[in-house]
Amino acid sequence: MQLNIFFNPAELTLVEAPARDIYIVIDAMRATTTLTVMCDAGAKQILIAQTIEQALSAAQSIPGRLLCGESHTQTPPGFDYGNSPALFANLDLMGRDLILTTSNGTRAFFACPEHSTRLAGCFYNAEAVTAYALRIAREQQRNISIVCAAEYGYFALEDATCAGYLALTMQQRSPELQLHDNAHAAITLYEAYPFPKLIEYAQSARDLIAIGQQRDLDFCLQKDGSDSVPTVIKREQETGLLLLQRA
Ligand SMILES: O=C(O)[C@H](CS(=O)(=O)O)OP(=O)(O)O
Repeated sequence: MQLNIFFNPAELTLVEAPARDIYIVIDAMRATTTLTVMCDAGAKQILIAQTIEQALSAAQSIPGRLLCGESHTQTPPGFDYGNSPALFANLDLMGRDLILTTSNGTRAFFACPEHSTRLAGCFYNAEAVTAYALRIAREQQRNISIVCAAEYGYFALEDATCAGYLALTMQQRSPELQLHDNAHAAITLYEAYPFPKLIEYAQSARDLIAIGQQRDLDFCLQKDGSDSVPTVIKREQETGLLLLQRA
């Protein structure tokens, strides 16, 4: 059983990304934390879109779904909610269907092989997502890949350190797990940038502070607060969106 880390979704195009791998997608600030909280808040179905246009068009095709997301951190016109995990944590989404589109995180799911197992990971569900990924990997003799969403194509320190935290957690649970060089590097980064030092160096953290979303930053840096593992179930035929449910 092997663990490999892609620090950027673009790296997936440089190799023949194995369709059988279990992919944990990380966008710690904020998309995969938001997805985790949406599951906690009782959302029935969460659909993710690659672009705002795709999300708007899907919302028109199938009315009744809440439109959520951001463009450069701001809630786009016509959307019901932004991409704030701290806000969603205080909403009752019981039985609701939601559409989420964000600048980096939701796109990263589409970069993974079409029929692969895709899970949302973050600091907030680290224990749960790693336990789940290891269980499937063991039962089905598969490898695990972590995909960092990165930031507009550039390396993102918070995703890489979160990948290191997940890698360390998995290594401690399963000493037989074989770590690629990239996983060792991610663990080293995690250890080199503990909180609150990470906040000083991660551009996304500084951006959240600049837009007055310190509460989202605090939320995204909480470890192991959720048992939810948002999992891609299928691609919706009619809209092309990816449907996620709590595993
Ligand atoms: O909403 C976010 O925090 C970011 C937007 S940006 O990259 O900071 O402009 O989107 P995400 O897809 O969650 O990285």
